[in-house]
Amino acid sequence: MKTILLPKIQHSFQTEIPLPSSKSESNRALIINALAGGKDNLSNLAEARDTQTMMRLLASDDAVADVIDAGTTMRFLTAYFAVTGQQKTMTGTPRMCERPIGILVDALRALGADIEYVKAEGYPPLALKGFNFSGNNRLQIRGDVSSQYISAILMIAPLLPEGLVLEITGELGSKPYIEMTLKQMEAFGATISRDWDNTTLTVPAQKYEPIPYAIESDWSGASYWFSAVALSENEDAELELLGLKENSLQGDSVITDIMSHLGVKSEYTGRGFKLTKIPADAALEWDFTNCPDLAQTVCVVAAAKKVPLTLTGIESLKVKETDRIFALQTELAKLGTKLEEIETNHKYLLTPADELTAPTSIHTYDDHRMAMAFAPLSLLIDVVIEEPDVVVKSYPSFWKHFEKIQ
Ligand SMILES: O=C(O)C1=C[C@@H](OP(=O)(O)O)[C@@H](O)[C@H](O)C1
Ligand SMILES: C=C(OP(=O)(O)O)C(=O)O
Repeated sequence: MKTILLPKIQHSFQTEIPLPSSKSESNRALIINALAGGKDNLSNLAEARDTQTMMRLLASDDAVADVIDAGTTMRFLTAYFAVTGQQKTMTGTPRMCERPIGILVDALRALGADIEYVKAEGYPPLALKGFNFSGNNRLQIRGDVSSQYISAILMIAPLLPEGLVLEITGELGSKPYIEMTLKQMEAFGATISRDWDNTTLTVPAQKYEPIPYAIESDWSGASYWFSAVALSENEDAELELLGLKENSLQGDSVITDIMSHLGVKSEYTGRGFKLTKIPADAALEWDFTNCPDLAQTVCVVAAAKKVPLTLTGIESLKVKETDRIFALQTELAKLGTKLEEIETNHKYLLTPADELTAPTSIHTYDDHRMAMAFAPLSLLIDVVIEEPDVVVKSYPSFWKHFEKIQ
């Protein structure tokens, strides 16, 4: 097993982090640009493996599309290949084949896609066999498992002969990712009407325009640098995160608000955000429904700073790269921290230990965010991270950037 030892960082840091681009924005831009018939119009595309995989599969004539472990790539490409009538087998890692996709398949079938499950009903691999428009221009879709199904359907909706009226039913999670999809569609010339009171989105049949489009830096990746400042024992620790926009398409920009309670002040500098230290609150309660990818970052900081944390809206964590709730419970226990479900309505309580015990080593469960969320613990104690290369999924240069604060 490969590991990386992060010895306790003794000194202060004042430096810049050239953040990578957002894989979420990149993967949407790639699909919409392909549907617009655009060529080399996109700039600052993510180095993330999820995005590199999307680019490779969009350019490939192979009958098998292996997305590895990229959720957006699986969901967005399934809709794209289905509606453009391409016959493909969609597959991925064993974990990808455990992540549900039935809601998206049902929606695509209702529009006219011929899709078969190769193994288990409701899960990849999928065999896409062609598309014959059903005449349907209204669909209902559940919003409580993954917003990626909704984004996938929305992006292909302008191509449907009669457009689409999409009604989202049940609880809606990760809503900012749906707004991101709609705003990127609009950037490429699409007109959409939103009726959020009735969770109904109307997309007329129309053509996207191929336009030059630049991707912004990744706020989810930025969160680990907020952690580093929060956990530094030096009051003058300072980081400038380059490339972040003040008005971002990414819901994870809410990390500025969350971390203002956990000891980090952030100010826009015109070229990114400068982070400095401030006192943390005594306790924190946060609903992660709109920002599930931040939960691991925030749990580790709360545990290390001994801030009791109440979490809601983390149910979707169970169907991501790993069962992130189990992974967090197991690894936080190594620090003496408890993470327990306290009510049947999915409320969790994180209770930090009085003294932070040094973990033997942090298991990362094939999950990039486990590695990156636990790395900043090395501001306080020695940490060993198992399989550190998992970070390539979203942030291949993470360890190179981490050296800047070591
Ligand atoms: O649309 C996107 O780019 C994403 C949506 C979220 O997934 P869910 O909608 O499944 O919560 C998020 O966790 C994922 O990292 C990226
Ligand atoms: C959940 C994630 O990605 P995906 O669902 O696209 O695999 C993530 O990057 O944290």
